[in-house]
Amino acid sequence: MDNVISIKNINKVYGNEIKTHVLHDINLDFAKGSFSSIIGQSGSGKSTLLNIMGTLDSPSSGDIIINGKSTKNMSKNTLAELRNDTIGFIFQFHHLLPEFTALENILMPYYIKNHKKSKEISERAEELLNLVGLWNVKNNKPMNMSGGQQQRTSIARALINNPSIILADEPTGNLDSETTENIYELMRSINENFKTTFVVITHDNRIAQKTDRIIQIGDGKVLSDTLK
Ligand SMILES: Nc1ncnc2c1ncn2[C@@H]1O[C@H](COP(=O)(O)OP(=O)(O)OP(=O)(O)O)[C@@H](O)[C@H]1O
Repeated sequence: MDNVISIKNINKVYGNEIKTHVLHDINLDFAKGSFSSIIGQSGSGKSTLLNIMGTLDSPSSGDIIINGKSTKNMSKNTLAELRNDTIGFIFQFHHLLPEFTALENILMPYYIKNHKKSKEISERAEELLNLVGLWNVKNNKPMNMSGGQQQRTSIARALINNPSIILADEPTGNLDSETTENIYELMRSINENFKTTFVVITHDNRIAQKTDRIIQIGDGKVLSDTLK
């Protein structure tokens, strides 16, 4: 099966004088269209791993292969381009830009790449707004949206460049249980309809249990890797 991301022997050490060895020899492959969760205690290294997988942070040793390409010796610009074309990110606190509307926030990753609007992208943004159920709040700024609506905006934003991978760090971390369920269902339908590969960090065991694969991290190591 094709892997969209392979993590090869990753180690991460923070600090110069006082060294903290946060990730130890991690090897993981993520198949196209899979939906995996990463669980583990606070401080176990989950976010560090996700950031390295998404090339937002660099490993101390090892390699990340994205769609068959080694990222080890890529220049910053090439890496940024690959990331923008291939990976969508969803975070717990959205990182939406407060002075822009839902529609403008969704279009932001596209503008970063293309510097201008086009008819196609406006149509795609409108399709995405419908997909995530935000049509009626498309002109609202984040402060005038509910937590669930803000998270739907960040999911649509993650999809605008049609990524093959979505990496999500606690996407339902600050939402009530009903909204958590809705957001999970939305991510799952995107996964099923577009074959987008999802890797989601969660503290919510009910969400983890619904995913295809549960990877448990402890002290920077893979403790278990369960495929259902
Ligand atoms: N920039 C950094 N410099 C030094 N140490 C760091 C840095 N970032 C993270 N760490 C340390 O690395 C370890 C793993 O952190 P990480 O955020 O990856 O854990 P986590 O499992 O995502 O935790 P949480 O569930 O609380 O978000 C922690 O001990 C943390 O203190």
